[in-house]
Amino acid sequence: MQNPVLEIEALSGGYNLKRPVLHDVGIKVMPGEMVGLIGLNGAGKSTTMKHILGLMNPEKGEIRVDGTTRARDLEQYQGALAFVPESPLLYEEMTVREHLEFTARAYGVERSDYEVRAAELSALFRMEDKMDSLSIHLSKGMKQKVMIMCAFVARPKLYIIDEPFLGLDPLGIRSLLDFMMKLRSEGASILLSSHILSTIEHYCDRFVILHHGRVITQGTLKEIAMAAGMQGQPLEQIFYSLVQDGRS
Ligand SMILES: Nc1ncnc2c1ncn2[C@@H]1O[C@H](COP(=O)(O)OP(=O)(O)OP(=O)(O)O)[C@@H](O)[C@H]1O
Repeated sequence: MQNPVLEIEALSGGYNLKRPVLHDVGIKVMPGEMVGLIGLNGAGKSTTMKHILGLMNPEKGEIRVDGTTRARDLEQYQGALAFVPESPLLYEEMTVREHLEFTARAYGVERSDYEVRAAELSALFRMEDKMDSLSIHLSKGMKQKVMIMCAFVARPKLYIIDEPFLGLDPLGIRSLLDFMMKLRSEGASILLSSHILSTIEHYCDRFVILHHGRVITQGTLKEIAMAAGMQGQPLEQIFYSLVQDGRS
């Protein structure tokens, strides 16, 4: 039996001790698995991700990445994950190539691996002619592509990807989905949040539905549909019904 790459156990936490945002959240992501984290605006998806990244400390519960916690082995924990944020965060005066090189160095990627990956990613995301442009001169979608390329140049065990499709053109979305499938087939794990349920329905192995900071259901599409008594229905329909129920 393989160990989970990400294991969140009974996590409660938030921005204010008196008003936790997350309540007893439990999520596991296995090697080679892509899990969709879905929920309405304010459900707690980004807050969950911030806890995984160590930007926020749990009030209760534990988060293990690659079998360890941040407190036990910070280097192993951080080195095992890469993050793609909802909004691009780039250094305005650095080029695309410099961002990729900087990330590769931070993760200790060999130069030869870096060269191959950078060439593959710049071609895939049609960014070859922008590699030496300063990020301040890029369009919104191109900035998002740089964030995605930086995460993928590192090749960690776990990718945490927060609503990555916003701003990407249809070709960019297709490239991203194809690349995530490739990484998954090579054994990487992905926790992906998105509102584009009709798209992720076909790509994720399992789904976790967060509502008011609680996991109200999780499983494969089939399992979720069965639990909701909605066999054969699309994810969007099931999600709509669950969150309309007022379950929280
Ligand atoms: N910096 C912050 N300070 C205080 N409260 C916050 C902060 N960021 C988010 N919240 C609150 O935490 C709750 C969960 O927000 P979160 O950003 O995790 O939602 P989300 O599921 O990612 O939503 P969206 O789909 O809109 O991205 C919301 O009630 C929100 O108001």
